[in-house]
Amino acid sequence: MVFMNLNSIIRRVLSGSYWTIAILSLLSVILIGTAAYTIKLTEQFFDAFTNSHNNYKFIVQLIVIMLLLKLTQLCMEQFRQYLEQKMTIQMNRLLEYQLIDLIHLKTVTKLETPQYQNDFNFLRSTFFSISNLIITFIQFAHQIILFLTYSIILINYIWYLPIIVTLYCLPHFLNEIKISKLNHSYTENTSQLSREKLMLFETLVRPLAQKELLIFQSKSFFLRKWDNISLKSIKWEINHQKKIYMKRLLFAIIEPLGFVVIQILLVRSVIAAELTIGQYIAITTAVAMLQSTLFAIGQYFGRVKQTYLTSLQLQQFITKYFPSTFTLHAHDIKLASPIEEIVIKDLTFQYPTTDKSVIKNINLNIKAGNCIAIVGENGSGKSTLGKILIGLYDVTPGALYINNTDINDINHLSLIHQMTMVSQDFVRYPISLEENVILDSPSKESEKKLIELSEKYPELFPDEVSKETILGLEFIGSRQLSGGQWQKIAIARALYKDSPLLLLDEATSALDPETEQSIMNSVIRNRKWNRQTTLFITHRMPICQMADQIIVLHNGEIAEIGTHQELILAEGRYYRMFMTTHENNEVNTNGDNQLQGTVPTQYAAR
Ligand SMILES: Nc1ncnc2c1ncn2[C@@H]1O[C@H](COP(=O)(O)OP(=O)(O)OP(=O)(O)O)[C@@H](O)[C@H]1O
Repeated sequence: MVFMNLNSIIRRVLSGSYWTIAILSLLSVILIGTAAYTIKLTEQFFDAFTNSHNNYKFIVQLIVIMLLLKLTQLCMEQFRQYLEQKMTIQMNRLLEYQLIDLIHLKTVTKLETPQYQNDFNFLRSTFFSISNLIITFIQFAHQIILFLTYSIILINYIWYLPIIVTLYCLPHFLNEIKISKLNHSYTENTSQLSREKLMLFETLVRPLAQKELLIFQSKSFFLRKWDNISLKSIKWEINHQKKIYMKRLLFAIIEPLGFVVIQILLVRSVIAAELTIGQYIAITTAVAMLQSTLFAIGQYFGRVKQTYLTSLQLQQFITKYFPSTFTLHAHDIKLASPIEEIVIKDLTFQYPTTDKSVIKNINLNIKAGNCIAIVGENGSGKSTLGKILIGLYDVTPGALYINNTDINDINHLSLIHQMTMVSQDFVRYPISLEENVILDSPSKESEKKLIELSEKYPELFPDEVSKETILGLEFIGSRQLSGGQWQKIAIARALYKDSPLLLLDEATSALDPETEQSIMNSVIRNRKWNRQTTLFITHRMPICQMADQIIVLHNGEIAEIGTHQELILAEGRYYRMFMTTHENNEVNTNGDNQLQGTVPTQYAAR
């Protein structure tokens, strides 16, 4: 059980950086001391310079000290920047880790929505401000102590000077906080736009997309689209920058006015001989420093505010998408024994983004060891039903029972442990063949299991590729597999998990009919032998004959259910689907290659 909030993230990110923080704090204290001493030296230097009895030895001494002080300050400043950089790099790695850890799934219902992608993109772009926060805090503390130091120096000369400086810097300070809010909402509002722009950019430059761009000569089309989005995005950004610029400009005008008031006061005191030239220059320097310190405090405060907004957003994000990371489910029942029975009662399901149910009033009973085929036309709900059955989508309580327990009450990990799937969009990992199958670091045990698997299903593993070979096109030395070979690897991955329930969602669509028949045969036979349940979704009608039961879906509802024999005799949907393939086979055998059917009028060439 993970409990995530900003505090725990900061604590984890900070672990290991305590020494760096201590050194940074020490450097800050030394830098503040040298800054204060520089003011004092400035006064002495100019007073010695304007003194009628010029003491050149003293002046040279002061120049040397000031030079050494400046050099020390520069070195320490550089060292401080290096430490901050180092800390940021280390913290960003830990933040990346935390961000990945944050995605703590139970089901994927809410994740397969554009809103999630927008929200996640926004979170990701602001998440890394957390590493800045820690640096910001150190700098913030540094600036506050500097502010106090310069104020004390100025009070010693003229007590009310820090008050005047603070007063004319205050609007700028408050403005910076407003700007931080503006930055935050800008990132939120442009989340979708930035994703769209990135997606189009990727389409244009991704090596694997180039063949389609070439064949369809679609580069100029996508370029135009990217150009439009990019112009739109630039407009937003320029507008945003303009707003910030206007806000800063407005308050920047106040600053020179305030500075002039101080200069008038100081010059009057010099004329009245209340201040020496050295003191005048020292005060002017201290005022300028105090002013820049106040501006820096404003900016750092703005950043702290931005991180505070990030923390709120983080909390909302977790509550919205991963509520289980916060609360222990009330009925967290472990699914200890293998799946014996799945019962579906009046199941209806709707995606968060659709306005109609895509699965309607389904009732089913699946017993362990059975092999079920799900067929139906495109969009009839086959994949949705399959994913519901393996627990990937949220269902209402009372609709789906596994071993007599409502799926909502079952401990998520114990459930997933018993499920596997090969989906139409399985992932092609650019890692070794062996890792692609075992999805773990190889060990003696995994090697033994892999050998057993390859003996049981030799047709799944390409002969010419060693298990150490990196697959794909991404890296030098890697080896690309054919579509069918990749599909075999995905099937091997699912079989390696060897779980009680396996869903094959058009998992053999890229295999040649002979290999498909042979693989499906051995998978079903072996799993039946082990009393494991297999569901498969297919458009290839001949392999349906291997199933114990066939479910025909139409518009999200069960149109027919039965064995191959029963459904053929019923001469309904299944019969028609089966005969279409059958007849086509006959046509093909006869060498008759005529295009069948008519072109829909709306698409017909005029
Ligand atoms: N993640 C999703 N969000 C919203 N709607 C979806 C999502 N996935 C599928 N749908 C919609 O649900 C309906 C059923 O889709 P599903 O993928 O289950 O059909 P299918 O029978 O498997 O189709 P096919 O044979 O083409 O793979 C479709 O109308 C589809 O538009």
